[in-house]
Amino acid sequence: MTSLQMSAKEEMVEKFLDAAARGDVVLVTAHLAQLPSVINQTGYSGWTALMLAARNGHYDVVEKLLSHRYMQYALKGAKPVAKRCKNKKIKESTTFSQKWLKLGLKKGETKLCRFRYDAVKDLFQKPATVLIFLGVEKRKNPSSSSDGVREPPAWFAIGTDEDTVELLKRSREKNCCFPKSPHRDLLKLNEEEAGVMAQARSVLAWHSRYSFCPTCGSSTSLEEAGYKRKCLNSECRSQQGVHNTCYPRVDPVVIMLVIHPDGNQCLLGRKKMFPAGFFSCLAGFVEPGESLEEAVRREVEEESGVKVGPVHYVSCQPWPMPSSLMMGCLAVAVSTDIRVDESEIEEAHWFPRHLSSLTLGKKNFYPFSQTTNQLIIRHINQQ
Ligand SMILES: NC(=O)C1=CN([C@@H]2O[C@H](COP(=O)(O)OP(=O)(O)OC[C@H]3O[C@@H](n4cnc5c(N)ncnc54)[C@H](OP(=O)(O)O)[C@@H]3O)[C@@H](O)[C@H]2O)C=CC1
Ligand SMILES: [Mg+2]
Ligand SMILES: [Mg+2]
Ligand SMILES: [Mg+2]
Ligand SMILES: [Zn+2]
Repeated sequence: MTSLQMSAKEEMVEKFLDAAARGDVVLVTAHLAQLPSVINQTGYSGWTALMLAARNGHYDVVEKLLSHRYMQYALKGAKPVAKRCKNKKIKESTTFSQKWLKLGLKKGETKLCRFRYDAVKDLFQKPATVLIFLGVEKRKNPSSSSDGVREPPAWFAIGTDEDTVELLKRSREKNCCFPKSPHRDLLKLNEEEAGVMAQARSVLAWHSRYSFCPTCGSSTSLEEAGYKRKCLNSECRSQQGVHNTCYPRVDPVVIMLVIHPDGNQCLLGRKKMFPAGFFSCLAGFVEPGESLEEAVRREVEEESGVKVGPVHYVSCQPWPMPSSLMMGCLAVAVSTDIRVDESEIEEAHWFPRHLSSLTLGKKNFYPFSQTTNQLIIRHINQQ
């Protein structure tokens, strides 16, 4: 635990950053009055309060920070956004945070690679190619497009066995790549792009795993813009209603922050495959016939030996690894002894509240998923 101990100054910076990330403008103002220089501190994650508030769409905190005399524009690209914010040209906080992240991307960071139809149309002739319709981009003002296209573009995902290095040469975008590690790279994308990738990855993974009918083993064909496969055996039971096994899979998963009966600690664990020092909420697949609450209680007891009483659902998130829907819950423990199942979890500990707050800022703990963050924030706020 020594590595987690902080100086008083570090603790204050983390509390200030946490307030900015949660949109607590009153606390942000109080911290600034006490120590104005805290405004430009980055904390463990390397993010400033302005970046965190912008990322989470807290417009009032952003305004507060920008109007402060100690504000320094440290990030390349920060100034133009700041100016537009002051002019109130960007009113919606979500748009603001997305724009911020785009401008704030450092060279070499992950960006979705977009191809125009002309660059990839030859792939459609190849039998191994899978084409998925993802949707039409929402544009409030289509004529404002900078790429000369007036209609909002429609986006498709293509599954292909082409060489990725060769494919990248076809894109006009600079500094883009195909994600090597979906977990890490997904987190580097902004919310909008992560959503596009989640949808594409999940449906493409389903096509690559379900080439044949699970009911009779016959070949299947792709239908409904990529969201259905049809068994080619006309006698097959899968052709009818709920027997149809030819739709993409979504696996329900519970992810839970278990609170100690004293209310001031939470249970976090780590799998062997996690990077060193990395702890997260416990999680597990919901099994047939179970409610969310039952799944939470079973998975927590299986993995940590801790027994759980009340369970409250908080929020959910598609998790395209390859097709989970993670449902985040807060749960209250009714026992505290930890006995980890080493086949699933390497280590699990009770973490005091201030260390849970640190998990949001410290590099090794930095958001594994939005749901994990939301659960930890909820816990920290429930004093
Ligand atoms: N902080 C976060 O955001 C976290 C997210 N997660 C995500 O939550 C999901 C589930 O967590 P995880 O701990 O792996 O789950 P579990 O605790 O249920 O255990 C995983 C094991 O269950 C088996 N399994 C695989 N697929 C399924 C399925 N569809 N239904 C039931 N059992 C299955 C596998 O065993 P076998 O190999 O023997 O077949 C797998 O190793 C994963 O997608 C994971 O990425 C997990 C932890 C933290
Ligand atoms: Mg488990
Ligand atoms: Mg698990
Ligand atoms: Mg399980
Ligand atoms: Zn069939």
